[in-house]
Amino acid sequence: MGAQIEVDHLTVTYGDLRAVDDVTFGVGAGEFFGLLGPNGAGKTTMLETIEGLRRPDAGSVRIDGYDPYRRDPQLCARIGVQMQSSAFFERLTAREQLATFAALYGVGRDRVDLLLEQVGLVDKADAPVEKLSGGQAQRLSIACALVHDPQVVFLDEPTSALDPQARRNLWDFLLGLHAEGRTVMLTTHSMEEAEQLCDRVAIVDHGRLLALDAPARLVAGLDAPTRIILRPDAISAADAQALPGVDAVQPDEATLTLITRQAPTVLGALGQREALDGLRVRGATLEDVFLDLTGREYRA
Ligand SMILES: Nc1ncnc2c1ncn2[C@@H]1O[C@H](COP(=O)(O)OP(=O)(O)OP(=O)(O)O)[C@@H](O)[C@H]1O
Repeated sequence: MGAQIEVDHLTVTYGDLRAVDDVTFGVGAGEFFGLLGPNGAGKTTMLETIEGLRRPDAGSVRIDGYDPYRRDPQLCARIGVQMQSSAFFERLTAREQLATFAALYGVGRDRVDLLLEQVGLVDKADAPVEKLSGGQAQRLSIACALVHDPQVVFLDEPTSALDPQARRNLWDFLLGLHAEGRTVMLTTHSMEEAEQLCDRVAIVDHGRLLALDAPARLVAGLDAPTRIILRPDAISAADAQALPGVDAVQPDEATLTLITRQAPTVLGALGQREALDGLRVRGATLEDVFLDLTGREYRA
């Protein structure tokens, strides 16, 4: 069976700018898929075109075989799109906002209360949307996207305005959507979010796809060295450099970092010197993959 979402040589331009530049990939039914990239990479443009809000300048998008730009009612019933919270109906309460969406989709009001509970907004149900915090508004917009129980859910930076606790709660909620068998596609700046949530991640910059794979495979493919971080006084830099397996030593005021591709050997040697106290070991992360691909500092 083919992919549920098929993006084929997609190009979207704003004048001379190719915001999406000849991008091809597929997303399987039930997959949790992330578009990861810095500001201006083209994630939102890509997502909006896949959702059917923008027309491709070249190439095509299909969801379940439908062209989303044509807004076929059959397809609209199957996809949920998180809108920007600035697009709420004015002066409605959170509950009224959700109930309005439910009415538009012909969905019963019982689902409104269920969703308010699921996104943790029961306490704010009677607050006007203008009085919601950024994070609360973000959660309400996600609830609106889910009101008709769509099989495919699109989210644009769903956790960008959330504090760490609300963010974790929302991650659990999104993982729950995935566990129910839904396809979820989101954009994010956050490496951590991509690693925690996504089955596969597309790393995007300058409108192009730089890499696409499971986060763990992207990291493994990097073949990056391990960093062993010691207290500055654990061992002298010269002794550290002489240990078997150490490729480089980076001293600074707070730490002494040993860079190695033979971590067990180095750890053994440090153990013999009783220099393990307070040690931390850091392998490669998605951030290292990103920096390796883009060759520049990440602009979160
Ligand atoms: N309506 C528009 N008209 C002209 N240029 C645009 C428009 N929208 C976006 N752009 C430009 O297209 C490029 C891609 O923008 P886009 O919003 O898709 O990136 P993004 O990865 O979602 O960024 P962010 O993480 O900041 O939201 C940027 O250079 C941006 O300035």
